Formats: sequence, C-alpha cells, structure tokens
Amino acid sequence: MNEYVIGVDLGTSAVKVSAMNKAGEIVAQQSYDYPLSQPRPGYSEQAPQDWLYATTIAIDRLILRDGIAKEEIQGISFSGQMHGLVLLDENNQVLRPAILWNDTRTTKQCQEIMDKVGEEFIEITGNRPLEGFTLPKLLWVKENEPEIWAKAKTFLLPKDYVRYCMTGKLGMDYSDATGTVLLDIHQGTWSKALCEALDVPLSICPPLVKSVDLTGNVSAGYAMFSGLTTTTKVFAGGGDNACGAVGAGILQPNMVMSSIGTSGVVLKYEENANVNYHGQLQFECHAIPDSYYSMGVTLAAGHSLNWFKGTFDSEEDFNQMVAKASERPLGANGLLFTPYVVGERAPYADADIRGSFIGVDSMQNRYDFVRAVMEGITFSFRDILNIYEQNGRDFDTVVAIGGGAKSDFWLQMQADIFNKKVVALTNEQGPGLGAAMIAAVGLGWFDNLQECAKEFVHFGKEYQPNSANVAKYDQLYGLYHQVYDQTKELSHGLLKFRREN
Ligand SMILES: Nc1ncnc2c1ncn2[C@@H]1O[C@H](COP(=O)(O)OP(=O)(O)O)[C@@H](O)[C@H]1O
Ligand SMILES: O=C(CO)[C@@H](O)[C@H](O)COP(=O)(O)O
Repeated sequence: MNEYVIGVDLGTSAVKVSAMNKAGEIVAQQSYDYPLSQPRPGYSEQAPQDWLYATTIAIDRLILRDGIAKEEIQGISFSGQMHGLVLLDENNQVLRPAILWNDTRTTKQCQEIMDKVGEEFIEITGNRPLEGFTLPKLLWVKENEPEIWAKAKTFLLPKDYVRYCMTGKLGMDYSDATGTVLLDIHQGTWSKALCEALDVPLSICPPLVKSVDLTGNVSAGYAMFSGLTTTTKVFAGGGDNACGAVGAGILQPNMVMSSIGTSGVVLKYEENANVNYHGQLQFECHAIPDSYYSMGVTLAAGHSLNWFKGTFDSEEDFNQMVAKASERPLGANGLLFTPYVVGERAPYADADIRGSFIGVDSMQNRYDFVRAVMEGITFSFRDILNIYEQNGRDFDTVVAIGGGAKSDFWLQMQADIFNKKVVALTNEQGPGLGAAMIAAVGLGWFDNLQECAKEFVHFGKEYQPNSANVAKYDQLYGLYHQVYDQTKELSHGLLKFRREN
C-alpha cells in the first residue's frame, strides 16, 4: 500500500491540499476557493464553515480525481492563515464570522492595550499590539458585541477550527499562538498577566500543543461527513509563515524567506527569543520546537495585484498579465505604486494609510500600471529588508515562495530590487509543503523537521541581481521611500471623509 501525508494550506483566497509520499514527492494537489467579505472599510471576514467545506472538498478530490485511497492517507497537518479570530460558544458552535488578519478595525483596542500594559507588552509577547493580531479582535468583540462576548467560551485560529472539526479536539500550536499576542514567549504559556490586565478570561484560550503533536485521529463523525477514515492521524500544524519557512528550508540564520501570497512576508529564522526589533517586526515561535522567527508583513502584496486585475480587467490570467507587464520599461514609464490598499503593517504600522499611484501620465498603458504594482510590492519588501540591515542582520540568500514566485519575471525583479541572490523552490508549495513535512515528522517518518527538509525541500532556479537594473531600482526606491510620508495626511483625510459620509 502507498503511504501519503497531506499538507493543508488554508490561505486567504483558497485552500490548497498537497499529498506527498515518503520520498518528498508531491503526488497530487487540489485547491478550492472561498470568498472574502469586506463589508466596511477596514473589515475583512470569512465564514469558518467555508474553510471546512472547501478543505473537505479539496481532500475528497484527491481521492476521487487523483486516485488516492483514503487508507493511504496516513497523516494530515495544516498551515493556516494567521491571527484570524474564530469564536466558539459552550457547544463549540461558531458565534460570528471570523475576523481576519487583514482586518484593521481595532486601532482603538490596540491603543487601549498600550495604555494599560505599556512597553511590558512587547517584553511579554515579542510584539507591539497591531490591528491584525487576535487579542485586539477579542477586545473589539467584547466592546462592540457584548451579547456575543457573553456566549464566547473558546477562541481558535482558522486552521485550528478545521482541525477541531476533523478530530473533535480543541488546541492551538505555539507558532500560531504567538500571533494572538496573548502568549508569554519566555514562559511558553498563555499570559495570565495580560488576561488579568485586559479582563479577558484565561479559560477562553485553548490548550497549547507543539506543531508536530498528534491532536487526534479523524473522528467517526468527520469520517462519515468526508469519506475519510478514522485511521488517519491529524497533527497540529502551524501558522502559514512558520510552515512556509519550514517548506522553504529556512532553518538557519543566514537565510531569509520572501513570500508573495495575499499578504507579503519577509521572514528570518531566529535561534532564540533574545532578539529585539522593538516591535518594528513581528516575533513568532517557529514550527520547529524551541526556535523562533521574525518577520515584516506587507498587508496587501498579491492582494494588490489581485485587486488591480479584478478591478480593471478580470478576463486575463496572471501569467498573461505579468508577461505583458514584463515588456514595459523598468520603472513603468515613471509610475510608482504604494501597496497600502488595505492599510499597512510593516514598516509602517498604519491602518489608515492607503495606496497611491504617483506619476500617472497619459502615455502610460495598463501594463505600466501592472508593472508599477509589482514594483511597488517589491519595494515594500525592501523597506522590511532595510530594517534587518539597520539591526545588523546579515544574510546572503532569499528563498521566494507564494503565488508571486510562479513568475520568473517577479523573481528576477526581487533579485534586482533586493540586490541579493533569490532562489525558487522546484515546486512552489512552501506552506503546504511545510504542513506535509509536519505530518511526516509527526508520523515518525523522520526524526525532526531538519532531517525531513533534506528529503522534501528542493531548491530550483537561482536569480542573480543584474547590476544595471540594481542601479536603476536603487534610484526609484529612493523616490518610493518618500511616498509614505508625503501621502500620509492625505490618505488619513480621505479615510476620515469616507467614514463620515
Ligand atoms: N502566475 C502568477 N504570476 C505572478 N503572480 C501570481 C501568479 N499567480 C498568482 N499570483 C499572485 O499570487 C497571489 C496568490 O498567492 P497565494 O500564495 O496562492 O495566496 P494565499 O496563500 O494568500 O491564498 C495572487 O493574489 C497573485 O497576486
Ligand atoms: O498576517 C499574516 C502574518 O502575520 C499573514 O501572512 C497571514 O498569515 C495570511 O497569509 P496569506 O493568506 O497571505 O498566506
């Protein structure tokens, strides 16, 4: 009998499931999209049930379309979009739509946290309270929806909810728990001090588990619902960036990952918790036990390109659109774009900033705009790389993952804008691959994730910086970097206008 593990990558736009064998080969992949609801400026929600149905359909397609027998699925694990708040009542029923990582309604609650706890918050959690994180979302529900808050017994993150539905067991792994900013990163426990200071019951926090821990087998109920078998073991998994880093082989400090998914991430492996970026970057537990990572997040990376495509022409696919953009001149005929279309997290923690095109000229065409969007997203990654450099961090290789890494053109652009070697994976499945690796280690196929990486992670093409392009992009970046300060007041004024009218 063949033996497979399944990595479930629960993203913001879709769930992608990958079945892998012991040799680290991807034998089948399926995906299923789900909608995102943005009912008001700054709001971003999804229905947890959609994640469950989509995941189940995608796994069933592996069985029905790809011929994987249910008994061959030895283990399943997860990579999940981080920070999203799923609130459950005493019967573990969902109380309201999940409030996602890119929802920025909680500026007031973030301020309250700083007023009540101050700089000690960063000491305890390794992070500044930002709108995207889970704790401010809990405080928002408490303040704005008291009737729901009164019924709330447990909170989970997106992938934990799907895993709960599969196994009947509640739990959250450390890599995702850091992203709630309720975890004491030094003690490795939920922070009693923060719960007390902010009047959040400690009992609302689920049991903590390690990423590679077995959380249970597929339950009889889920087996009946899905057609899977109760012999399949389900392992905790991790936040998508922790899993992305595992799947991209970011297992030593000289390597950095860049991920262009819905969000954009520049991530660095950290050996211990004694690093301090003063809240400028996020600090998280890794899926690898007793390891950590730091990262800066661009809220709308792929989302900016997706927004542009959907708003100005939905017919073309990404490959066609990007191919035509690659034929436009570097610098898009004098057009700059800042990707702040849903606010920003790094390097500017500013929920009210919005994007801009600067230098619009009647001789530019649609593909200058596409190119400017791609360049602007990549400049925002450079802003984050600058923070690492200013903190004396040294690295030589950037491993690129996410939907954006499907494009050769964008990979070369990253090498040119970062002035670093950029490496792609042979199969761009960073987070899903990381999740499958967690299941493989959980099953005992390998002693640890580092050993598993030797078998499962395959680096592909390398992109070296082109010195002529590096010089031109340096010049443009100098201009890009001024746009935030020069558009901030205008952006804030426009958002205020929208809210008042
Ligand atoms: N062929 C392509 N070339 C360039 N960018 C692409 C391509 N396909 C997808 N993308 C970008 O990748 C994004 C999706 O990335 P993905 O990692 O799948 O997102 P998520 O995990 O957040 O759902 C899209 O929004 C788009 O911007
Ligand atoms: O908020 C963060 C990380 O802090 C995001 O990276 C989310 O985890 C969503 O990821 P994608 O859907 O873009 O993969």
